[in-house]
Amino acid sequence: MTELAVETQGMTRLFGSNKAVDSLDLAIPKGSIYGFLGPNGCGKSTSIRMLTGLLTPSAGTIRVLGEALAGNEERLRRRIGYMTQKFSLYENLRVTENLNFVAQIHGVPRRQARERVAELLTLYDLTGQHKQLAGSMSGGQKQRLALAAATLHQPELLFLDEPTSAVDPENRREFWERLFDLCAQGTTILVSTHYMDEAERCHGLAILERGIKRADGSPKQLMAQMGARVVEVGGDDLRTLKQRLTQQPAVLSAAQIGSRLRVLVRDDEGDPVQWLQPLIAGRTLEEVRPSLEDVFVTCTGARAHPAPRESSHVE
Ligand SMILES: Nc1ncnc2c1ncn2[C@@H]1O[C@H](COP(=O)(O)OP(=O)(O)OP(=O)(O)O)[C@@H](O)[C@H]1O
Repeated sequence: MTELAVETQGMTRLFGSNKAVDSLDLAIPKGSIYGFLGPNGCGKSTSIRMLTGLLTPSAGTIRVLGEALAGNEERLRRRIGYMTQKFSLYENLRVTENLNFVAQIHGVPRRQARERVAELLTLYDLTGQHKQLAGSMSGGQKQRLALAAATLHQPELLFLDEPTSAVDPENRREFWERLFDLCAQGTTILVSTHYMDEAERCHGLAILERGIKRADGSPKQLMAQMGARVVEVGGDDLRTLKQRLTQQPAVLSAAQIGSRLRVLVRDDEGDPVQWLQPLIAGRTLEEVRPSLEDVFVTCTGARAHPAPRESSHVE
């Protein structure tokens, strides 16, 4: 049986009457990179805060690294790393001072700390900056420092809350390579993001919307099971065509990408090319492979979850 690093049943958090996280069931295998994908406010940070033991759930159970989290928060936190959404280190301390401080918090003996800090400076390419004040570093350097700090005590489970929102694509790529290095050494990683390309790199992911899990699986599984097929239409006046197509109940979405219109057609219509042909007035069309963004569109939003009939129309 697969060993789980995180297991929740019915994990829920209310803020007043707002259900920030609504009955979330998770089963995250050890040694994997698992993503929370969703827009701002969908409950990613709140979920991570509950899983790290910093916020008490309103309902549900949480198991982390094989133990119940409730009552064991302090002990489990030593085995967990957490990189928060905002840079949480001291901007007015130098790089090495920040890492030494984190080592002290974790109670790492002085000599061992010196060795570990030197190792991290090399690993995260910060040797040249070791005397620099953290506040004066670039976005990419700050992010590497934050990752070094979050992994200083060699946690078995690492939580990263939107770690790359402040860095450019090249630094993001580089950062993900480092995550896969950590994963190869056995670290389980839970990362929240609103970038599709990041989510696509995860072994598994949950798509969240308003605190609810809309889908869960590997990117490949989610694309195979999304219940729609994707066709790209090329030609003139795609804006008018889009308006016409989105009135069709079988069309889940139509969005322009450059000079093509990407159309998601419910798969119970059979061959989507044949189905669309009479509607596109001589334009060209071609079925293409789905992307994670298509999955996101099909499982979130009003079209994926129509309101009950009696309340969906004002007659
Ligand atoms: N401490 C709090 N008090 C009241 N409401 C909160 C609190 N923390 C979060 N919320 C609400 O809970 C919901 C989920 O917020 P959360 O920060 O978890 O979302 P998120 O997906 O991480 O988004 P973001 O990326 O913007 O942080 C939002 O409606 C938010 O306003």
